Amino acid sequence: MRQYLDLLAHVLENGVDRDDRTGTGTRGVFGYQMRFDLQAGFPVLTTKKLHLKSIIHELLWFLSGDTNIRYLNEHGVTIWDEWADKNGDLGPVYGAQWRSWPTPDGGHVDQIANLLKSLRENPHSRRHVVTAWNPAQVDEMALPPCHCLFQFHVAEGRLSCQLYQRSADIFLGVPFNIASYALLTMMIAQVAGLRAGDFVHTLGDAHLYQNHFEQAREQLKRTPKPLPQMWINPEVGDLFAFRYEDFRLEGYVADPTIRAPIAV
Ligand SMILES: Nc1nc(=O)c2c([nH]1)NC[C@@H]1CN(c3ccc(C(=O)N[C@@H](CCC(=O)O)C(=O)O)cc3)CN21
Ligand SMILES: O=c1ccn([C@H]2C[C@H](O)[C@@H](COP(=O)(O)O)O2)c(=O)[nH]1
Repeated sequence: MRQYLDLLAHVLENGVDRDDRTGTGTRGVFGYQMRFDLQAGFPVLTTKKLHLKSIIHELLWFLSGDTNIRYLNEHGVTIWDEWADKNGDLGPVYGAQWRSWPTPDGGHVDQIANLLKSLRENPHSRRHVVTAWNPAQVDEMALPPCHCLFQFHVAEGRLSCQLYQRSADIFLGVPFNIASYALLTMMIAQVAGLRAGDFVHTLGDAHLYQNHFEQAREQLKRTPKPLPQMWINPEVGDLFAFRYEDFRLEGYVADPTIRAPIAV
């Protein structure tokens, strides 16, 4: 994951210090791109152990269309707790926009089902886009979507995905976001009968929080190890039928976790 370490170093060296919504303070750049070849191993950090369980459950939760943290908490995942209301609701965040974007006539658009259909029927289309940024509902969301638009691309039987992330917490959020979209791309490739290609990650406001600098420098002292492989149960042919047990990260050897406070 040299790409990620290069991002850390680039922002520490060239970023501009600014205050931010959370009152923490950040150092950041605007506009940055990374590319991960999904055939070269699963892009998960090896210079700090990541909690894959949170990432897999969060992705299955998005895909199910759920926007209440109950499912996450029942599976030991607490990453969305700080943003939920007393009933566990987050408002119409990712799951709602992906699976049931409301239309003016009272109907709903299932963007993921439409995407699967368009990948099968017209793989070379340039319109394989899913967006969570619904301007009519942003104010009702606990947090406006950070990973807000993604597009798929098919060439020579390979499925690639590019994500536009408007705001990127480089130390805590970005490692999760990379692994999550890499996995989503592999899952969609499997059910669409394609091989996984590249994951292209485009960042808008890419920032390191001031209270993550020390942790970032600590991570930069570490040497990346070979990437693990993600095993996905080959029997699953329906994107909405995947369960946690259908994924196994094989050969994941990583340095110890580095604790860092989350900015709320
Ligand atoms: N400031 C901020 N950064 C984010 O990345 C972020 C938000 N807010 N708000 C919404 C979600 C929640 N996300 C989170 C929240 C917590 C962790 C976190 O604490 N990660 C720990 C491990 C926690 C665990 O898996 O239980 C880590 O060391 O990676 C990561 C992503 C990503 N998003
Ligand atoms: O998947 C995610 C979700 C959130 N983030 C980060 C990016 C920012 O640090 C905060 C959101 O604050 P805004 O003021 O709304 O930009 O959460 C992330 O990196 N990845």
